[in-house]
Amino acid sequence: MTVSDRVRVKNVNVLSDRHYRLNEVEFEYRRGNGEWQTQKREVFDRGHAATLLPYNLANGTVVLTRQFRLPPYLAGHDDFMIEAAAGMLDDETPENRIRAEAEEEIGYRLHDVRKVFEAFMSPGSVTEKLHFFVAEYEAAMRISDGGGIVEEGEDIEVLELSIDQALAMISDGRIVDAKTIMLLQHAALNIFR
Ligand SMILES: Nc1nc2c(ncn2[C@@H]2O[C@H](COP(=O)(O)OP(=O)(O)O[C@H]3O[C@H](CO)[C@@H](O)[C@H](O)[C@@H]3O)[C@@H](O)[C@H]2O)c(=O)[nH]1
Ligand SMILES: [Mg+2]
Repeated sequence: MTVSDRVRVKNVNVLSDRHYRLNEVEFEYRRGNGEWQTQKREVFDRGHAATLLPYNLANGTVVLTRQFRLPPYLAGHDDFMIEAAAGMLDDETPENRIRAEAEEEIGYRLHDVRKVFEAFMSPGSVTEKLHFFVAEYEAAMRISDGGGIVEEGEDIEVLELSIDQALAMISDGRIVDAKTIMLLQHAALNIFR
């Protein structure tokens, strides 16, 4: 059996198609007991993305970003977001995209980048799959201040923190971004042991 034996998409209604796309999808789903049921879901399609945690084992440090994010602000988060560097794939491979984002957002030209896992970040409503990377960095790999692309409204601060500081910021609520928490916990379990 594949899941497609249990799902029949009947209709896709485009609710919004500006920068990204919001679809209302009507489908039939065959329940565990064999009965077919009609359902509707709104699905936000903004493509896929990649994210990266640069780490320096000798110094015990990682590099993160700090930037304004409108959705958390509207949801009551009265602070900038501290996040791992990340970007939408925009038809690039995940590895090429994350290398480019590392240069644009944090100013590092990295050598080896390692894929550690992939994850759907909000599977009830968003199609996006995120590709997670880690990479060793050192000061000599810094080629610019980073900061992102001004024309796109990006205004990104670069933070170099000790892994212990970063982990403490998850506990005290200063880091509330899922991809960043996942990468820091991965690093604590597998890199800084
Ligand atoms: N005009 C316009 N521009 C937008 C809109 N949404 C995003 N953009 C622009 O699109 C660019 C996207 O930047 P990226 O660096 O490629 O992506 P990201 O926003 O960092 O996304 C990453 O982080 C998000 C927050 O954690 C994640 O949701 C996402 O998966 C990804 O990892 C930004 O420059 C932003 O200005 C929009 O609705 N309208
Ligand atoms: Mg970004």
